[in-house]
Amino acid sequence: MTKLLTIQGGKPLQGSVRVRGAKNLVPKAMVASLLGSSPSQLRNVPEIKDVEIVTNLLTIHGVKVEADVDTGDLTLDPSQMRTAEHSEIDAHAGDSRIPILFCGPLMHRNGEAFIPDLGGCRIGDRPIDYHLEVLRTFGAVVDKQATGIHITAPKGLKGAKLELPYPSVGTTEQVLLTAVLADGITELKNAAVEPEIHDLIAILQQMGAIITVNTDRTIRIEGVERLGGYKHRAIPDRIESASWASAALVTRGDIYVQGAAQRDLSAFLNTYRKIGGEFEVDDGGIRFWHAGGQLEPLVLETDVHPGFMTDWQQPMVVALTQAHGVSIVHETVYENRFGFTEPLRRMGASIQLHRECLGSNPCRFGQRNFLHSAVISGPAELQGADIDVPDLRGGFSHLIAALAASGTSRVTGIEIIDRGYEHFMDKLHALGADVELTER
Ligand SMILES: CC(=O)N[C@H]1[C@@H](OP(=O)(O)OP(=O)(O)OC[C@H]2O[C@@H](n3ccc(=O)[nH]c3=O)[C@H](O)[C@@H]2O)O[C@H](CO)[C@@H](O)[C@@H]1O
Ligand SMILES: C=C(OP(=O)(O)O)C(=O)O
Repeated sequence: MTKLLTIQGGKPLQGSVRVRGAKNLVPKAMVASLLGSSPSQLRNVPEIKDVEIVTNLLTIHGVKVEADVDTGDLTLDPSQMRTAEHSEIDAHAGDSRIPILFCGPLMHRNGEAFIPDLGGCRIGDRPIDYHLEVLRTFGAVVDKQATGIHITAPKGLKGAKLELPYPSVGTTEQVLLTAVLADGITELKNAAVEPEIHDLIAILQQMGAIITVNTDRTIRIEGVERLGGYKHRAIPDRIESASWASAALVTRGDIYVQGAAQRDLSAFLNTYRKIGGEFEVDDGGIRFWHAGGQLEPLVLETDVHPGFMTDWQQPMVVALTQAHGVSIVHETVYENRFGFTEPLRRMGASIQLHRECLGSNPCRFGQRNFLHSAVISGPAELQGADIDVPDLRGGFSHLIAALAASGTSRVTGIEIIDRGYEHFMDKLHALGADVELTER
C-alpha cells in the first residue's frame, strides 16, 4: 500500500501547532541511557520515526523502554543489557543515522559494536570517516565486513587528543558518548557546538560525566569509572519550529508554534525578519505570520551553529520563491542539498543551481563539481504538481509549496516526513489545510 497525499493549495495556514523534543537530540539522549548503571527518564519525547527506530534498537540490546505517548515521558532501563545479533541490528536500523552512535556505549558495556548500513537523508555522500578515525584513536579496532562494520576494543578505550577536519555534529556526539567512560582525558578541537550538543552534554553531566566546553570549539572530557541515569526534558525541535514558521510565510498565514524556543532560533529569526516575516515571542512559544506586504529577497549562507542551519534551508528556499527580486543561497554543510528544487521548478519557481560558491563563507565544495549555490528569482506563481518526496526537509518544503500553489498536488513518499515531523497530518488539518490522505 502506498500513501497518496492530495493537497488543494491556496489557503493560508492559520492556527496553533505544538512542537516537542528535538529529533536531533532525543534519539541521542536515548542512546546515552546505555551508559548508565540505573534507569533514565526523558521528557518531551515526540512520536516520530527516528524515536521508534532507536526504541527498537535499544530493545534488541536488552534495554527496557517504556513510553507514555500522551505525556511524552520515556523510561529507559539498561540493567538487562545484552549483545544483539548483527542481523537483528540490520533489521531495525531503518532510515536513521543514529545506529553509528551506539559504538562507544556498546564497546564500554559489551566490548563490541556493529554499525549497519546507515540511513538518513540523501543530501550528500555523508561519509563516516571522521567517526571511524576518532574511534580508532580511542583504541577501537575497526573491521569492515560485507554487511557492516564490526568494532571492538580489545585493550579498552583510552582518552585521546582529537581534532575534527570540520565541526561534525555526529562525530562530536560520537566523541562525547565514548570519552565519558574512557580511561583518562579527551580533548576535542573543532567540535560542533549545536544546541543539541549542549543538551546532550547536560544529560551526560547529570549522569556523572565531567565535560568542559571552551569558547574556541574545544571540548574537554575527563573520563569517569561509572555513570548513573538521568532525568531530563529534551530541548524543543528548532527545525520543526522553523519549518512551520516558513509555512506561515509561504501560505501568507499565521501560525503559533507552541514550544518553540527563541534562544535556539536566533539566526533563523534574523533571516525571517529580513525577508519580511513577523514574529512575536511569549513564554509558551512563538507566533509567526506574513505581514501582508511584499517579501524581500535575501543573500543566505548555511553554516554550522551559530550560523543559519542547513536543515532550515529547504523550507526557507520556498519562502524565497515568493520574495520580490533575486535571492542567493549558498549551502556550505552538504554538497548535494538542492535536489528538492527540481519539483519546485516544475511548480513554476525560478531557481538556477551553480557549482561556484556564491558567498563568502569558507566552503569545502567550491572547487568541486557540486551544485551547491542557488539563485532564486521571485515572486513565482506556484502551480500544483505530482511530487515524490526525496528527503525529510525537502519533503516538508514540497508540502508548503503545494499548500501555497494554485490547483491540486499529489504527493507520494510522505512516510519520510514522519522521521522528523510529529503528527504532521493532524497539524495540517488543525491549521485549516485542504489535504486528504488515501492509500492505494
Ligand atoms: C541526526 C542528526 O542530528 N542529524 C543532523 C546532523 O547530521 P550529521 O551528524 O550526520 O552531520 P555532520 O555534522 O556530521 O555532517 C556535516 C558535514 O560533515 C561531513 N562529514 C561528517 C562525518 C564524517 O565522518 N565525515 C564527513 O565528511 C558530512 O558529509 C557533512 O558534509 O547534523 C547536521 C548538520 O547540522 C544536520 O543537518 C542533521 O540534521
Ligand atoms: C538531515 C537531517 O537528518 P538526518 O541526519 O537524520 O538525515 C535533517 O533532519 O534534516
